[in-house]
Amino acid sequence: MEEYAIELSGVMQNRPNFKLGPLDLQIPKGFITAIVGPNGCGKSSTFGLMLDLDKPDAGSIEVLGEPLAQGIPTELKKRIGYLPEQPSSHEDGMKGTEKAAFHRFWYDGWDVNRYRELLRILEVDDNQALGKMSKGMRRKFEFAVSLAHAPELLLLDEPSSGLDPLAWKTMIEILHRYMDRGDRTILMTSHIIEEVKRLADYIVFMAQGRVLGVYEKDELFGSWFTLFVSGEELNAKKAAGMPGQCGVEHAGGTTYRITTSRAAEAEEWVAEEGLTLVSRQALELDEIMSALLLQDRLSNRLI
Ligand SMILES: Nc1ncnc2c1ncn2[C@@H]1O[C@H](COP(=O)(O)OP(=O)(O)OP(=O)(O)O)[C@@H](O)[C@H]1O
Repeated sequence: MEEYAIELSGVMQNRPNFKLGPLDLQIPKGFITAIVGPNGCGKSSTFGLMLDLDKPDAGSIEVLGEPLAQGIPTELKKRIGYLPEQPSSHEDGMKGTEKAAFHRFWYDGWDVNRYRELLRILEVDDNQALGKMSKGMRRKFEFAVSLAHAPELLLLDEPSSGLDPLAWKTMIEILHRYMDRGDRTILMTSHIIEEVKRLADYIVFMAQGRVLGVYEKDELFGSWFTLFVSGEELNAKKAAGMPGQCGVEHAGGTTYRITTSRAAEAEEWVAEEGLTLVSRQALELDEIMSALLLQDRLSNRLI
């Protein structure tokens, strides 16, 4: 069994106002990976390339071990579920039952019991025109449809967009259960910190069409900290020497607030330098993203 569900090598796409890539990215099989990044950084465009909805200008893409160079084979499509960020408006006049019938015909793995169960749990009535459903109702319906053929790979673009908190919780439970078997993969995009924390095993940070880094979630949250450090000898210059340092602020008296991406080494450094660790605060995902963006801008300026 191949190790990665998706592999991008040197993938580039040039649009008049946007340059995507080069992207070198491997999405591990059997896990949930979340792509996070500011609006317009290229998350949905990357999904489009992975699904062959759009072609790259350079590079190669493999999905579930199959190259997409000659387009996406039908058999491969059947192994994938996709929830786009926006529903297709040309389906607005279609009833939910009609869309489900189409999927049942097309996807060999379509499981009508599973589909009905998903609708029941999500409290969706599929006997209405898709364009008449409320935004959240439509989202829940499309979500159920993307899952009902039990795909090996599920691509979810902003899955919780428009969902109320209760529906959001239900969606998280469904996705956790879907992953229970261990051989399925989810790649999702998200702006919701809590969603990424609850769901993702791996986090991909993207900015301006590039990947800033791929991190294992627990490792990420275990290594980014703000440390409050004090010492008679401590000054801004010395504080800047902390391993993984990415921000120093004077916090009054002899105390400095230092942010680090390598907390374990940083704490060793504090002890070796004879300083006192007053307190430590884990960084939130958005704070880590801001620090990575700042580092990226600084390193680009230096090139
Ligand atoms: N069909 C298209 N033709 C030309 N440019 C496009 C097209 N789709 C997207 N873009 C541009 O590509 C860039 C990346 O857009 P994309 O939708 O991939 O970002 P995103 O990270 O998914 O954003 P968001 O978080 O807002 O959903 C943007 O500058 C956007 O304007």
